[in-house]
Amino acid sequence: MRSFVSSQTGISCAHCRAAVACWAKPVLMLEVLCSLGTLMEPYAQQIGFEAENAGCDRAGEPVVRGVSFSFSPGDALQLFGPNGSGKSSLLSMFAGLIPLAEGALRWHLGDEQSATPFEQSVFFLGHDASVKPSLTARENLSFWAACYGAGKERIDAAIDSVKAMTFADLRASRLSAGQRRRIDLARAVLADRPVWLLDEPAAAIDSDGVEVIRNMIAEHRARGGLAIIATHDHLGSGYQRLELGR
Ligand SMILES: Nc1ncnc2c1ncn2[C@@H]1O[C@H](COP(=O)(O)OP(=O)(O)OP(=O)(O)O)[C@@H](O)[C@H]1O
Repeated sequence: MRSFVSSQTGISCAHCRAAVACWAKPVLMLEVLCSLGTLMEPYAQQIGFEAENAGCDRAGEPVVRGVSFSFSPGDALQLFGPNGSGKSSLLSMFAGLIPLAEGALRWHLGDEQSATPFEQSVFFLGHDASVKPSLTARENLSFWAACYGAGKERIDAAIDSVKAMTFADLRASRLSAGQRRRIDLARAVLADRPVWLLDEPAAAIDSDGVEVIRNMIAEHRARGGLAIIATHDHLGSGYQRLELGR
């Protein structure tokens, strides 16, 4: 139930971490923009998210306690911990799917006049694939595009971003677990939301797919997005870390 936050440079206090983020973020953003060779549209919202001694329970039992951090646009956190340590529970709590048991969570979703509702600001990728087997990958994304209010012209870009063109017109029932996961990930591009909560995005994904995920997240951060990711894969530098124990 113990947890602590540290940056990859080993700095562990919330104030020091903020100082690291101050110099690390512009460098990261510049690298990403240069590597893409293009300027991306930043998110309209300036996102902030703070946790203060936050904790959650499952079935009345405490699972996670004492989580504290303060995130600003472009920040990303990787959640680590053994099976059952509470990574999915914590993500679900951040997404508002299970209640906060103690402490506080504070979201800043834009200026008072222009703040976007929470449910339209957050993209949550759960453990299980969210593709309907009887539809093709493209039809699945067409469904999600309608849910997110995304134009149909964005579907091809989303498919392309996860390198799924070769199987986009196959029924999902014929896809491998990793191919289905790529279609799940394409939803993040369609949703175009500034907060990503990703539970094991690289599950069943090959090394090429992990590289795709790294790039997607780097691009998201460069646009000012915020990401919290439960994964055992190395996603690159510039991530803060939260270690959960049993
Ligand atoms: N729906 C549920 N009802 C009751 N208890 C649950 C439920 N889901 C998870 N738990 C319990 O909460 C604890 C944390 O589970 P959680 O799934 O958050 O861990 P995790 O770190 O994501 O695990 P994994 O690495 O296996 O995905 C476990 O002890 C588990 O038994």
